[in-house]
Amino acid sequence: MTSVPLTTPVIDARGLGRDFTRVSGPLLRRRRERVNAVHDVTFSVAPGEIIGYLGPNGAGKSTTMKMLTGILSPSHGRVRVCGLEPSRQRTLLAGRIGVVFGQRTTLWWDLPLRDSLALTRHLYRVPAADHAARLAELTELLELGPFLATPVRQLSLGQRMRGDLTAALLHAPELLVLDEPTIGLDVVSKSAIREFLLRLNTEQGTTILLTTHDLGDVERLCRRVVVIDHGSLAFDGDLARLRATAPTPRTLVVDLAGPADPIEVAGARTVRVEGPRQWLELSANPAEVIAAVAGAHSVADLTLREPDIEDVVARLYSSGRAAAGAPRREDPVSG
Ligand SMILES: Nc1ncnc2c1ncn2[C@@H]1O[C@H](COP(=O)(O)OP(=O)(O)OP(=O)(O)O)[C@@H](O)[C@H]1O
Repeated sequence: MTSVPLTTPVIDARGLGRDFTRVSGPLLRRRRERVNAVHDVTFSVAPGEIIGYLGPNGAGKSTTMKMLTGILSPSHGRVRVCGLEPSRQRTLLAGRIGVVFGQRTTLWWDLPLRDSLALTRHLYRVPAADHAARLAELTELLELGPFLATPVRQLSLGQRMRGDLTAALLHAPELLVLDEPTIGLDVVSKSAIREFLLRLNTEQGTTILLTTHDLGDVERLCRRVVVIDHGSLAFDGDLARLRATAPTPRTLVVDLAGPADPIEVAGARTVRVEGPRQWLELSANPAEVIAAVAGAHSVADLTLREPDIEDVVARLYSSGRAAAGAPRREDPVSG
């Protein structure tokens, strides 16, 4: 990851907010309710950073992304992306950023990937020579060669994601915005995408903002995370600091030969029992706990579960910071 120079931010959001009106109830007794999807969010992103924009379901991540990319205009506050006002200068902005939504594709379903990528050139008005050079580079980095001639609808999810990333990067954007880039991918594909994004960031200086529910993405890619919950900023700082603020234990799932009393071993606390299956929250080295459990019980199976980002955010809140109502900021907003 590159060091972060103090310079004009790529993203500068100040007091950003978005309200929606939700209509509910039966036809003749419709009620209108105001939903504060994003509330007073302030953060900035310097060139060359990789930022994880995290939060539980319904926290306001997509709404923020839509404001940053110009799909939605803010109800409150202001935002600048690459120095532009996204909702008013959307076309100009499209030439400066790349956007990938993991659950949707921008590729033409019936066309071979190669043709779909060729059409992208016209959308962004990239000169033919630049396009060819960039496509060759991305084809090599993302190993697209074997399926460039395959219609998009026949690609695996991992291949399609590599195609979508290429489409988003052919015009060499300064900022790449990713919404769940590894969702649904197998371990190998996830790893390939993460390594590619790291190279893109370190070698070309591309700034990356990503939302994800996958803690592996965050750990591999993001030094800094911004956490949003119930529409408000809850944390902005180092991932290591988030973990220290809200330490989240790993869980050992133990399948015993049959139902038993809750397991009692040093370094673990049994938090759930369902028939022969028990969940142990670990406070010590997993190897020691596993040895102790296996020594004292007849074990059919064991699984070690890493905390996911929802667990970490839930801890952040249960540690009382949310109750205090004060967003935690470590890094001053630059710019
Ligand atoms: N067009 C809309 N009309 C009304 N309410 C909306 C609209 N879009 C989003 N919301 C509400 O705003 C809140 C934030 O939604 P948003 O999609 O931004 O969350 P999210 O963090 O992206 O969630 P997820 O991780 O599930 O995608 C939710 O309560 C959602 O129901």
